Amino acid sequence: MPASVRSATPTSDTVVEISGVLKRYQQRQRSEKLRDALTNLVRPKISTITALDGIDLSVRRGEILAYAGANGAGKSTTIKLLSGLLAPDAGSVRVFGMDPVRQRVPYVRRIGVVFGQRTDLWWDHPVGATFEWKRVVWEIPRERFDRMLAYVKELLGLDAFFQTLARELSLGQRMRADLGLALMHEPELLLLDEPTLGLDVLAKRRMLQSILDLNASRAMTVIVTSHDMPDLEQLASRVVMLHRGAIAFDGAFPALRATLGDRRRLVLTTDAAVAAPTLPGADLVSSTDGQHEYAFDAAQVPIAGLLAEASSLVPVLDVETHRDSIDEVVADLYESWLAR
Ligand SMILES: Nc1ncnc2c1ncn2[C@@H]1O[C@H](COP(=O)(O)OP(=O)(O)OP(=O)(O)O)[C@@H](O)[C@H]1O
Repeated sequence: MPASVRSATPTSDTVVEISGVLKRYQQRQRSEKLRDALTNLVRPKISTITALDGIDLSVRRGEILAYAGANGAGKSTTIKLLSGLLAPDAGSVRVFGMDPVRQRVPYVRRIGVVFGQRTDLWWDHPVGATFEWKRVVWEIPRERFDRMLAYVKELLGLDAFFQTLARELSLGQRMRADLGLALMHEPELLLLDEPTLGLDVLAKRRMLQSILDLNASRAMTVIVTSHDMPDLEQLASRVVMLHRGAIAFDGAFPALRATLGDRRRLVLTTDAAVAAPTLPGADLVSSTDGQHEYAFDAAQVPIAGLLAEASSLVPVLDVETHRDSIDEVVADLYESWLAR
């Protein structure tokens, strides 16, 4: 188990309290062979998938929590439990002290949910029509609605496409409109499942900035899932990593980076004809046309020693070092967990 920092201890400031949560799904296995078609129908093979295997997690008011993990790790299942769309098979989920399934009606008034892969907008209607629908169905008082509409239009730049049909929006515009819609009833907790999926760099920056603004100006608690680790690192100081339905890491990003050591890259430039020197404690990653890249752990191998060694072996023309990107760190972590 990699080094981990435990989650916040429950206090009156705790918004989300998940304890011992187990969630299983039944999956129907179908043979693709034609001769098995009848057996598939009459006696389908069912296998049980454990999506969440005893999760304990608490989140404090005003915190932004990054929730990450490889495909199938259980992120969306957690968001669905927190949204009240699913009930756990064992353990308990409490948000604001409420049971999201049993107290669903009052509960959903206090949360906002955005699934990056789904939209709540009416597909064949202008964006504004879904906002108006929400005002009526959610019985949002007119004064509050107008105030929030002005706020979300400004925050997310919705004016430019508020009268456009939802189906004619770009992905980035659609995401902004969906987030705006989720904010109209002034939720205290925002659950975002892959909110930057498929967004270009500018749309992504705008989305991230809006989430940060919401958190800073309204002390909104945010739980956000993504595969985009640089996005998560920009948003959150705390990250929870799931692996096969269990929490494999819960702590700060610098601690996550440090779990596999202080991983760095060293790029030596030499004359093109010079072969890559062997440097003890550093692994040669690539070597082309006099550019030799090594991976090393700066916590184990002092960089000054590596440079001195390299210079004593070959004439070095230039040197560059950088930290592994958060994506590289996380890919290596996933590999180390899979190898356990
Ligand atoms: N409705 C469902 N029926 C059956 N199995 C499901 C269902 N939803 C999820 N699962 C299974 O539960 C496990 C966790 O899925 P989940 O969607 O929570 O993962 P995730 O971390 O969000 O993955 P991804 O990053 O790919 O979206 C997976 O093995 C998945 O196949």
